[in-house]
Order: sequence, then structure tokens, then C-alpha cells
Amino acid sequence: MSTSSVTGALDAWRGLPALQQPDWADPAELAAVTAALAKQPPLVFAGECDQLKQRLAEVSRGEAFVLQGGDCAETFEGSNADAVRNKLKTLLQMAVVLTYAASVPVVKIGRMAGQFAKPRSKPTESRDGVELPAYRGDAVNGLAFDPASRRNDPRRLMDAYHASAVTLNLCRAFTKGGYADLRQVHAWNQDFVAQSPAGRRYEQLAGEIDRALTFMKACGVHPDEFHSVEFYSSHEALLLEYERALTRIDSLSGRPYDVSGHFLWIGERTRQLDGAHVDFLSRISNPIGVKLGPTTSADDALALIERLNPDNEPGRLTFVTRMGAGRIREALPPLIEKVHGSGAAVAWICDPMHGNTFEAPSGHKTRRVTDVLDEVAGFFEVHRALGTHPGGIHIEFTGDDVTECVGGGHEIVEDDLPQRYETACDPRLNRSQSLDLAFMVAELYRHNA
Ligand SMILES: O=C[C@H](O)[C@H](O)COP(=O)(O)O
Ligand SMILES: C=C(OP(=O)(O)O)C(=O)O
Repeated sequence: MSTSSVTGALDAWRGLPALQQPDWADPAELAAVTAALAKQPPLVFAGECDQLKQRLAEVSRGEAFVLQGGDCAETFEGSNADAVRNKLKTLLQMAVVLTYAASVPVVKIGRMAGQFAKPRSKPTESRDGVELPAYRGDAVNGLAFDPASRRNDPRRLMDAYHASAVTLNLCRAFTKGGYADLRQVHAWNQDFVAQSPAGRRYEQLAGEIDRALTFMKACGVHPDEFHSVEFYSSHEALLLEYERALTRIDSLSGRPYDVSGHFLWIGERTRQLDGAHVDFLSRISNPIGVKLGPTTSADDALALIERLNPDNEPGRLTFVTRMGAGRIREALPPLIEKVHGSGAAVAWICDPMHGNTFEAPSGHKTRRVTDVLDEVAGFFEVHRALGTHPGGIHIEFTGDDVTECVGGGHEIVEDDLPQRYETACDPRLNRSQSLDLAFMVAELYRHNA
């Protein structure tokens, strides 16, 4: 295909139903902002996306495990050094637990540097008789409940680009500049060790890693080997005007890449086969994911594969299942059986968050850690029974000590929820709950191997 026909095809989605798009306040302003975005430098490079595709191909072959996570909704205010470092620190601690205790290479993907848009169940929100547009993420409007904040403002798309750039810059600096050095395993835990059972358990493991590193050094392994980690960014490709404006033709391959993030996914609410999101993502060359909820049929999954990865390129397509703890054991097997039977190379990841949300009596949206752990356990059980590879987890977490999900080794009860309920959208695991999960996943992985 010529460059002009590749570029033209990237706009085919405009003629298709696009769900969950904001009703932008000013279309002329939207056009001006997307034109300006189209001239901005890429946030990620095609070669990096291809490298992640290779890693995900390894996952689909059962050779590696994905740890994908971050906020439900990133905020502009949260795009600062402390918050980003805390999230990365937690992700690195979880990855270390998994790598060491489960002996598996871990592909680290942040739900970071672009997760600024949210699909919502209802287009509006009402409080005390006042109805305003729902909050759709900082890329669209503000969380405060007043008409000015809730205006769907296209200029926020440019702010989202800049916040993504800042966050990714911090992530690159932290992961390449020495902070992620494996010899820092104790330092990541310093503020945490005495406070929680997960912190103490981690400290023990860090001691073992220290001894292993000393041993490897004595064997002649160069310390630089431990100096940096590969880290990738990801977000839901929800706002198609934004994603289109950040899509570029790679000069080396002539193929289009969405340079807003390394890995992009289609949400459960926007995965219609004849919809705009599936069309747009079918035309970019990044590794991509699709969320699959409990109503997904095996034929839906096969049809998505046909649309999104017709050449069966390993690493191109990841299914992120979010069935709910009560459904996974019966909903997942038929999908895996049929997809596996078709010979399709997909990676399977478990999102144990989105099928397990409920409202506490206080009105806070929350999740029980026991449900999260149970869905992950179900995911491993199903893969073990079918002889397939449980390829990873996708979670909503933060590095801060929030009180948004109930349960965990350092228990949070429903009455604690108001103490530090800080999410802009859905409840996240805090650091201690995230580490609890990592230890459990490591055990399950060892058991499945
Ligand atoms: O993160 C997922 C969705 O955006 C979220 O669960 C939707 O929440 P709502 O049902 O409050 O709109
Ligand atoms: C909206 C999300 O999930 P899902 O599409 O699975 O509901 C999400 O991951 O933010």
C-alpha cells in the first residue's frame, strides 16, 4: 500500500460508530488542538513498540510473564516525581518478587504516561438535583463537580500529551538512570519494611537476592547487567481524535504506529467488531490488547483475532480477561479452548479488578482483595487445567497508602475507606495489597510450572 493510502485508511474509523467519545464543547477548538498534536514529537518510537511485541511474543509462547499496572485514571496533578516514583517503586518490587520467587522473566508495562481518559457507564452525573457531564478523565474534563470543570475541553488533549511526556520522561530516567538497579532492592523498601507484613516478607526476599547478586558477581557477571530495566507505557486507546493525531508513519518500515504509548488496548465497552476502535487499532502496528468481559463468546474472540491480527503475528494481540471472581472459572475455559485450538498466537492476561467492583454502604466504589486474589487464582487454575500459559496480570494500583480496596494482609475494612480515598475513578490496590498479590502470583506461577 502507498503511504497516502495507508494514511487515508487511518481515518476509516470516522465513518463508523465510535462509542464513549466526549461531546466536545467546541469542534473548531478540537480541530485546532488535534492539528497541533499532529505536529508534536512522538512519545515512543516504533522500534520500542517492536521490541515490546517481541517480549509479548515470548509471553504467548509461555516464556515470560506480564506485569501491567498503574492508576485507574492518571491525573495531571499526579504527574509529579513523587507519585510516579512511588508507582514505579511498587511495580519494581512486584516484578522482583515475581522474577525471583517464580523464576520467570517479567515484562513490565505501566498503565502510565497516557491513561487520562475513561469510559463511563452513564454520560452524566447527578448530585443534589444538579446534572453535569460525567468525569471522563483529565484528558477530557475535570473531576470537580461544577459546570466549568466538567466542560469537555479539547485543550485538555494537549495537556494530556504534555503530562504523558513528563511521566514517560520520569519513567525513563528512573528505570535507566540507576534507581531501578537490582542492587537497590532494599532501598525500594526502606520506608515500608517495618510497617506491613508484605514489607517484612519482601525484605527477606531482598536479602536472598542480595546474596544471589554477590554470588553472580563472584562468578564474573558484570554489575552493569543489573543496572536498568526495560519499561513500557500503555493506556486505553479511547479518545480516537487523540490517538489518530499521534499516529505517524515509521520512516524505516513505512508502517503506521500510534506513538502515544507502546501498548494500547481496546476497552470492554468499545470492542464492537464493526466499531471505530477496532477499525483504528487494526491499522496501527503497535502491540495491542482487548479487554474481554464475561459475556464474550469464543466466536467473538476469534472474530477479534481475525480483525486485529489476521497474519497471526506473535506478540501483536493480547487478550486481557476481566470476568469477575465468580465467573472466571466457567467463562474463561471456552475462550481459551477455541482460541488455542485455532492456532492463534495470543497472550492471555488477567485483569482481576474490573469484574469485582461494588459500592460500599458509604457510597465508595471498592473491591475486595479476596475477590482480586480469587480471580487470579481462577485464572491460574483454568490455564493449568488446559495446559496453556497464564501470561500475566493487569492491575490498578498506586504506590501510596490509600484506602480504596478492602482486605489485604495489612487489613483495610469498609469503615476505613474514607480515610485516604483518592482515586479519580475506580479503587486501586495500595502498595501493601499489591505486594500481597505479587507474592501470591509467584506461588501460583511456581505451582503451575
Ligand atoms: O475504569 C473503568 C470504567 O471507566 C469505570 O469502571 C466506569 O465506572 P462507572 O460505572 O462509574 O462509570
Ligand atoms: C475501563 C477499563 O476496563 P474495562 O474496559 O475492562 O471495563 C479500564 O481498564 O480502565
